[in-house]
Amino acid sequence: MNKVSTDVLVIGAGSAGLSAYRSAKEHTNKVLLIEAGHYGTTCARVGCMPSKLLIAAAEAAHSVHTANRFGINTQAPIIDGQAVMHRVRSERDRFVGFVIDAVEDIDPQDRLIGHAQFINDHQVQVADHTLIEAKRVVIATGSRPSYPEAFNNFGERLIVNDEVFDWQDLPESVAVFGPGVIGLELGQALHRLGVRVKLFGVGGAIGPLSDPVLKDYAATTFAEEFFVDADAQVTNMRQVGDKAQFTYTDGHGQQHSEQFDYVLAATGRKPNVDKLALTNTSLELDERGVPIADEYTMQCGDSNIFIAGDASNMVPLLHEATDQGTIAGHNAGRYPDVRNGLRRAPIAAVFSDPQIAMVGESYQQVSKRFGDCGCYEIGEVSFENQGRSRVMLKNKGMLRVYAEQGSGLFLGAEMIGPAAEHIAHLLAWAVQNKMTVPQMLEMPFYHPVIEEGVRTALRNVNAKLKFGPDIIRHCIECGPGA
Ligand SMILES: Cc1cc2nc3c(=O)[nH]c(=O)nc-3n(C[C@H](O)[C@H](O)[C@H](O)COP(=O)(O)OP(=O)(O)OC[C@H]3O[C@@H](n4cnc5c(N)ncnc54)[C@H](O)[C@@H]3O)c2cc1C
Ligand SMILES: NC(=O)c1ccc[n+]([C@@H]2O[C@H](COP(=O)([O-])OP(=O)(O)OC[C@H]3O[C@@H](n4cnc5c(N)ncnc54)[C@H](O)[C@@H]3O)[C@@H](O)[C@H]2O)c1
Repeated sequence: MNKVSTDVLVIGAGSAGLSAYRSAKEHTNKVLLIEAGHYGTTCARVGCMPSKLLIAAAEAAHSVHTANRFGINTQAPIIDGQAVMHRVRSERDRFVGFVIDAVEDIDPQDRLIGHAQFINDHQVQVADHTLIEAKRVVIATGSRPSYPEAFNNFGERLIVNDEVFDWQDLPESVAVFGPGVIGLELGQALHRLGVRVKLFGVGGAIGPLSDPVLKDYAATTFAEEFFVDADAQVTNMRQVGDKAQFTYTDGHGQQHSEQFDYVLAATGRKPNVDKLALTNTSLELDERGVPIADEYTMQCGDSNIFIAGDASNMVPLLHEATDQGTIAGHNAGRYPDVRNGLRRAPIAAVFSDPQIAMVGESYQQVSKRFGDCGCYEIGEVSFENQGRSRVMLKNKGMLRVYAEQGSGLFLGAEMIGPAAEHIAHLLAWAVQNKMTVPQMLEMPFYHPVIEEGVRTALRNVNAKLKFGPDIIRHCIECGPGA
């Protein structure tokens, strides 16, 4: 067993771990980065990037399909599954290549391959070859898909997102379980690429939405395009030959037994903290076994151990992973001088069509915080008749904005609709700048743009806050169809 000592040990060379490594290096030269699996990060290898590549191909096919709505007649697109998957894999590999180049720029003396486990707060063993004495540790071990035990009945026909991006060709059929973020994005993309897709959920949840009005709108909208049952009863799960088979009950109470090439489990992810032997440390763990940490410092209790990224089970998104990694790395580097890091306004986007966005406080958080006191108001806009959205035949969706009575403070928003990824940024910047609704209405709005819909929702909530008149129907100064 080799023995090594370091000031800062970073476990996991994903997005959070790489940020932590770079940040810690600003304070000490003795930083060691351990990776158990492949370099390249979840985001580039099997997450953000390959999923968006698949979605881009699906959008191209969909626009050919729907071109006739503009009077442009096309043949149904011929989807070459092998070519689609070839582009997904080769562009994915290009992105992974950039990350690997960055890792290779790291001094080889600072890198080690192997699975890390704690011996105690200051000692970590890597595989069976190295014992590390570390003054401070950053846990940045990411997360992995999690699904109910019963799914194993599908045998080799059960897959998770990782497998999809290594396909050589598109399959004929896929049953997707979990209409959360991954299930919606991949399920809809595969449907648009000609795969027979059925999407099943439990409890009626759709994506990350918590606003009941938008949840209903989203469930109806996606179900208009392809089979989505957000609250399905599924039984008899098994593998039959080279197919997955199960029985489900439809909306009319009828039972169907159906076979699919694959079952894609997109039923959530769990933090990779269970194989770190954390019980050998002094850390306090929550009910999922995740160390309890401060979201501003990423410090676990008052220990020498910090946590970042999906492993922290806080907000499993890429920008959060890099922010948390930066905070944890700086604090591990300068420990015991632990400081609060920059936490940005919450923002999340789902790349479905229509897109979904969440900004600031969600409906669930606002309604829980304020209860029935009448201290907040909801403004809304439908994009169904919104000018620019209609011009582009993207007029499907709704935005709901939440604001505080009295102060007029803009609290947050949920949305399903066109350009949600961009509108989310506009609104998140307003949340972070602690803007009030009247201040947001002083900002410029061009014409004709989808953002004019944001102004309508803001005027609606402004009126409910008793700060001004609501938008009038066919308002002329707003421009036609604003
Ligand atoms: C299909 C999909 C699509 C996504 N799309 C988006 C998106 O569009 N936008 C967005 O913001 N987010 C998206 N995400 C989420 C985003 O990818 C993650 O939040 C982010 O990659 C997490 O980074 P991380 O550093 O915490 O984990 P990772 O990048 O997974 O890094 C963790 C590393 O730790 C290593 N490790 C684990 N255990 C050990 C151990 N004991 N010893 C040593 N090393 C270990 C792992 O091998 C891994 O390399 C998506 C995720 C998925 C799955
Ligand atoms: N665009 C993005 O930013 C993006 C894209 C993909 C993933 N991600 C990140 O990855 C995380 C994980 O994504 P995810 O989609 O796996 O999790 P999720 O928590 O978003 O969704 C899981 C869904 O599965 C459902 N579910 C649970 N058990 C089920 C069962 N037995 N049968 C059917 N449905 C079941 C849940 O009700 C939920 O709707 C997300 O929370 C997100 O942070 C982000």
